[in-house]
Parts: sequence; C-alpha cells; structure tokens
Amino acid sequence: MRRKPERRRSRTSPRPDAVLVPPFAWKVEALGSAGDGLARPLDPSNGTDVAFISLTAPGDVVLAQPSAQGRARLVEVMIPAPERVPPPCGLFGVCGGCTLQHLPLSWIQTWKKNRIQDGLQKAGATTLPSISVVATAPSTRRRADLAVRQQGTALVIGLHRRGGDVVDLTECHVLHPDILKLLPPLRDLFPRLDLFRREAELAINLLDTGPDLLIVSKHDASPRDRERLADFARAHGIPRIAGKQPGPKEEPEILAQVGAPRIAFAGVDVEPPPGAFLQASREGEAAIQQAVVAALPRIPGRKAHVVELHAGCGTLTFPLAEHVRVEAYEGHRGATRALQRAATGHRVEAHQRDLDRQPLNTRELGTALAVVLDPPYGGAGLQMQALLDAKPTTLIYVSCNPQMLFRDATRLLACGYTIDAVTVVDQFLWSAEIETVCRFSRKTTR
Ligand SMILES: C[S@@+](CC[C@H](N)C(=O)[O-])C[C@H]1O[C@@H](n2cnc3c(N)ncnc32)[C@H](O)[C@@H]1O
Repeated sequence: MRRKPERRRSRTSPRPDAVLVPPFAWKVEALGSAGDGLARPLDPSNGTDVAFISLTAPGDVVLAQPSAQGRARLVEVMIPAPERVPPPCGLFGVCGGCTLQHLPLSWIQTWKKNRIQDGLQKAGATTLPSISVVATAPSTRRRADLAVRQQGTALVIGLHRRGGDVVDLTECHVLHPDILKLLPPLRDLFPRLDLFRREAELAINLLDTGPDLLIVSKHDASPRDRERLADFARAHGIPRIAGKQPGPKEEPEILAQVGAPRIAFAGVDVEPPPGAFLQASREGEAAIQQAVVAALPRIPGRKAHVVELHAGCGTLTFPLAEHVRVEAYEGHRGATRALQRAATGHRVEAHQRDLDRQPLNTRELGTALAVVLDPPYGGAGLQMQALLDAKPTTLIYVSCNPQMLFRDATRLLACGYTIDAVTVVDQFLWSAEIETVCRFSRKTTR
C-alpha cells in the first residue's frame, strides 16, 4: 500500500529556511506512546538514530524525511506491515482526530493492554492481575469539541488539520450519528449569527435528552441570535444552547433553552452545566462505572463511606452510592452544583474544592473505606502527595493518562501498595489515548 506524499506543511515540518535532508528508507520497529511509529534508518550510514514517524505501523518500511529533532515526515509506505488495513474514514491522515486507523481496532486494543502492563511493571509491579480490556463500538462518541471557521467562502466545522487549518468533518467513524447529523444545519446557521465572525469553538455533548451545545466566541449574542438559536433548538431537538467567551474562567450563559438537559447516572437525573465533562461514550462510561464498583472492598456496614475525588457531575458518584455512602469532591463550580442538586435523597455529600490548592489531608482521608480518584489529564497534582501521606487501604484510580498513572504507580508501589485489579477501556477509538481503572491495595497491620 503506498500513501500519497503529504502536500501540506505539518507541525513537525522543518522551517522553510532549514537545510532539508532528502528522504530515505526506514524500518518501523514499534509504536511510541503518542501512537507514532518509532523507526530506524535501513541504512545506518544515514547518520540518524531513531525517529518518530506519524501514520506508520510496526513492520512498515517507509520513505521518510527527517524533519524536527527526533522526527521524520512520511513520504510513502514502501512495504506495508502485514497488520495494516485500509483506513475506514476518507479523512484519515488529514483530519487531526484519529491517528491509528491504518491498524485494526483489535490490534490497537492489544497494544493498549501491553502498554499498560509494561508501564506498570516498569513502575515496580512485580505481580499483576490479568488485565481485562473492554472495547467500545465505533460511532458512539457523545462528546465533540469542534472548531467553526469561515475559510474563504466555505463555513467549515471540524477538527484542526494536523498543524493547520480546520478540516470540514464530512465523515467520521468515531462520533455518534446524532452529533454528525447536526453539522449540515449548523453550517447553515453559523453565518447567520452575529456572535460568529470568522471563528468560534463548539462543544456538543449528547445527553439523554438530546444534544447540548456550547458556543465559545469572542463576540456576544444579539437578541436576533437568541431567536435564531431558539428556532434552531426547537427544530433539531436540542434542549439548551449556551454561549461563553473564550477562557477557562469565563462562565457560560444560556442563549436558548427549550427543554430540560438531563443525563442519568445509575438512574439519577443530573442537569450538567453547559460543556460539562462526560466520559467519551455511554459504553465507555458503563465499563468504567462497572470496574470502579467491582473494585470496592467488602462494605462493613451502613456507616462506611468512600471519598471520591474529581467527581465531575456524578458519573461514578451515583453508581458508588448504590453500595456505600459517598463524600464527593470536585473543583468545577457548575459540575459541583449539578452534583449537589442531584444528590438530594441519595447517600451523597458533594463539596466544591480545588484539590490542587487544598488537597484532602490525612485526617479527611483516613476513615474512608476506599478513595476513588479520576484526575484530569494533567494528573492529581498535590493531592497525590496527600494520598501517599494518608495511605488509604484501597485506592481506585481512574486514569486517562498512562504517563501520570505510571508516575503515580511508581510512588504508590514504593509505599507498599500492590495492584490487584486493572481494566483497560478502549473508549478513544483509533487513537493512542488509554483509559484505565486500577485498584491499589495496601495490607494494614491491624
Ligand atoms: C477526568 S474528569 C472525571 C470526572 C468524573 N469522575 C467523570 O467520570 O465524569 C476530571 C474531573 O476533575 C475535575 N478537576 C480538575 N482539576 C481539579 C482540581 N484541581 N480540583 C478538583 N477537581 C478538579 C474536573 O473538573 C473534572 O470534573
């Protein structure tokens, strides 16, 4: 299989004034943690050691041109690896979303499992339980963060091209069809909105009650916008459309609401804030909930409680509360409010707290039957040191970033923990991202 030479200049392309080394042949030996092939020149006299090459597979022999330090740009696949498959999506390689569609999902799942196993062993795990892998299906992703751009005469909605402009998402094998079907009418809508001047960002969350939209724009919505958005919401079964200025501290404002935005966790209805964090798909969410609940220790009595850190709007809180009392902590104000409102009548106490600035201390953690943490991509920050000091007997760690998981596992294993349950959830299809649920246990001397 020969790939067409790339025409565009990628993020890793050399600066125009750099001296270009002509392309030469490489053998791809493995996949790196970001999903790029790790390759070595076929002819060692080329003087370069190893380099990462995007869109390649272990076993490929490729023609590639050294670009930035430690990287080369694929020119063509000369001899394809036996595992290679035709990418299902016509936008693969152009759109900045999927990175691994040239490999079968089953191969990627095994690679993810091996990566977690190797990383935990390197972190110091001398024994590991068998790792279960839960696969999720294509076309189920219910959260999309899209760019909206006026590009020449075209209004495009999609993901950024690798290192460049936005690729119109005319096809996608990851997103739920209920999100995809909104894109054509949204392409008609945006040019008619006063809040849209050449660019905006759009987050779509597929809730139980339909899509929930958050438009991020530097420009305010006019009264005419609000009418148009309300008409659009009614026409497309969208309960709520919110807007906000760019920036993490800016608060969303409801621009149109024609229904109740709701999502249920373990049968408990929650009204999440606009743009709320949700697990990538319903199936992925169910697999994580199941793994977390299965990792609970035996519950000694009704008074027992677990501490849940980074609780979001309650994805794990309400399934846990079916078994045990939950003290939940979350930093985002809107998410905490949603959780608090839904918690009435359930065994849940929800608190807003920035766990990086004010981590829970040994006294607060000490009496918990277990601690559940599900930190953001950047990791648990100072809270991890506080956990190492408090040493709860059971720590159920949900991770979307293997590097952080391995780093924290090294510290936990050195403190006397063992790992006795690991589940890998493949909810980020055709990408190198990995979701893992890991139970760390520590024997007490009591
Ligand atoms: C990976 S999400 C998990 C949310 C939830 N457990 C779920 O499954 O939907 C991480 C959560 O951590 C919260 N978070 C990020 N930084 C935080 C901090 N410094 N203190 C408390 N919560 C934080 C985010 O707002 C987000 O809700």
